[in-house]
Amino acid sequence: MEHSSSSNTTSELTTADDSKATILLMGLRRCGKSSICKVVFHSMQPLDTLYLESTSKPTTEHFSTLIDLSVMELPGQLNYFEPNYDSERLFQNVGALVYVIDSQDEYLNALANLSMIIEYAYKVNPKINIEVLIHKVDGLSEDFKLDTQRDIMQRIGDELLDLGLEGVSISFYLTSIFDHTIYEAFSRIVQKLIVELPFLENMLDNLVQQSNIEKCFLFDVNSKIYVSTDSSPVDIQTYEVCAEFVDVILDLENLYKSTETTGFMDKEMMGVSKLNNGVYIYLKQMIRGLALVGLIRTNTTGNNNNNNFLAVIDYNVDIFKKGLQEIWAHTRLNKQNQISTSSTFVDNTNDPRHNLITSSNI
Ligand SMILES: Nc1nc2c(ncn2[C@@H]2O[C@H](COP(=O)(O)OP(=O)(O)OP(=O)(O)O)[C@@H](O)[C@H]2O)c(=O)[nH]1
Repeated sequence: MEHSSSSNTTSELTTADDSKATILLMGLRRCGKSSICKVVFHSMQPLDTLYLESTSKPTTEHFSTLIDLSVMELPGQLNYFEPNYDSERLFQNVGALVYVIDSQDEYLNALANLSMIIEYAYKVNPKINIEVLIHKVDGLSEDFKLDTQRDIMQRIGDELLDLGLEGVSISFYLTSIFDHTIYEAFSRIVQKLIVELPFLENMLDNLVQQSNIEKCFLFDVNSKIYVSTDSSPVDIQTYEVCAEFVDVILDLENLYKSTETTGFMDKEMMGVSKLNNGVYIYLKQMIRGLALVGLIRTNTTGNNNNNNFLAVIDYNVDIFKKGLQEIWAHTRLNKQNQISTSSTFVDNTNDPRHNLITSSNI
């Protein structure tokens, strides 16, 4: 994921780049917005966020992964409903509104603020995804976490009912920067903005079935956000193992990088390792800063068989990569032509998925 940051003035705030999917990050002061940005998108160590200064101006991070994305952080102390903010334009152009609630603090004010924002945002943009992060849950016991979530959901639900807003879809996530929950939440938020997600998921399902892969993720290697996974349920421990493997391979890559190369994009990154429980973990670099990571359970013994199953997986993963390249090419074309992406891939007679081979073929 390539990224850059900028600090917006009031006028820039209202002229956000329409060509990018925008995520608005909002919440009261000190709820943890900047920490989330720094940890997820700049790999800052969670403990270092203790010393972050309060943000006084809106700031935007630009990210390029399978889609171009902007994350705009709005400081808690600003009132966006003042006449000098064009809040209508602001909410009209965003894909997702992420509202952060500090669960370790008294949150009634935050809920009142959130209801006011939802009422306004939903009016100007009924398609907006409302995502609520019940944040800093590392300080709460397991029971108290669930009680807090229940209480917040109940209060927001009642508030929206009073406002006559019954159709709003809101998702809630329990998050902390001290574990993988914040990455998991952002993965799900970003995935909702990827129009091609059903195609990706379908391709991953095909790959998993044909190659005896137990679970696989398409990771953005820099942020550890997964932009897609196969349709089997995600278990957070599996995610953690795969995300950590990305770090291990990146570290090895940096360690042995030749001095002439300028970054990991220069040659294809890949790695396979056998875990203690006998499961293989496999990683291969894809396009645009993405890497495919999969867990493979195999009952084969002996080197020869191992080589066979890896050969099948390599072959199928290369075909998956070609499919990904096609999706990316179509996405760019569609952007240029302003055509709806949804109908583009349906009638693809040259679909590389048809060439996948099954493990039993070898
Ligand atoms: N325990 C815990 N503390 C967190 C977490 N996330 C952020 N914090 C702490 O919360 C404090 C405030 O974080 P910031 O990121 O500065 O909050 P902000 O919302 O950007 O604040 P403003 O810029 O004032 O709007 C910092 O001391 C962080 O270390 C978390 O998940 N758990």
